[in-house]
Amino acid sequence: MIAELKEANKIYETPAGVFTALDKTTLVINEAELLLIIGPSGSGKTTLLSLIGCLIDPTEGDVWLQGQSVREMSAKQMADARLNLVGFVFQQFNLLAPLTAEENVAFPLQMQRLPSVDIKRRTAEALAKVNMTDHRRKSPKQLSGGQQQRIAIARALVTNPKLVLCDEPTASLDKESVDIVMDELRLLSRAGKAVAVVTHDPRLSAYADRVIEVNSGIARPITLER
Ligand SMILES: Nc1ncnc2c1ncn2[C@@H]1O[C@H](COP(=O)(O)OP(=O)(O)OP(=O)(O)O)[C@@H](O)[C@H]1O
Repeated sequence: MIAELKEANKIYETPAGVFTALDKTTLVINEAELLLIIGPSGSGKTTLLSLIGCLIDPTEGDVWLQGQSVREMSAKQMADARLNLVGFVFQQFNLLAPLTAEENVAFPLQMQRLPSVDIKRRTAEALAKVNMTDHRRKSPKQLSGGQQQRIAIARALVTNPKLVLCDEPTASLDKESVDIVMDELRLLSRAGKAVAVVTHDPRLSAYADRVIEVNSGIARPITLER
């Protein structure tokens, strides 16, 4: 187990009143598993993913990451956990436009202040893993959506995170790129990573080891029909 939600919820106080974005949820995230989080718009999927990735704090309950309660972590420890333990992939790729594909992948390692020889080697390995070595000198706008997402995946895995969290990683992609990106994510889980993917698209269940459905802030496991 890499992460665990223990009765964790998220409640927002808005001008319109108190709003439960995610009801109390208990959930284990395992290594070598691709977990799909599905559900309608506004149901609480991103909130669930953000709790797992320490992007937000639970209102009640707790989140454990690598055997440590986030409630006991300082802000610095949380930031370190996000940088070293978790890789994020987003719908809009979030690549930095002025940088090449290669520089985008290297960026998290520069944040970690690794020696440049290690940065070079690990960047090359990550690019090779997603089959993007030939495109490394291009800028994001010279790449297709699917290629940009593969660069975003390389950037997420270059730090060798144990947990890869993806928010609608295929929503901006055509069918062919969806298959390529989901195959990459499945390979990552086969290689031992815990991969959690938020999606609107129930067809992606074909790639999942486990599926959680979130409806009106209530998360529950659903049985896969195979
Ligand atoms: N900071 C916030 N303050 C108030 N309400 C919020 C906040 N963040 C999210 N919400 C609300 O919580 C609910 C769940 O949001 P969330 O982003 O988790 O849904 P989602 O299932 O990921 O939606 P989508 O598929 O459209 O991205 C929504 O109704 C949203 O408006």
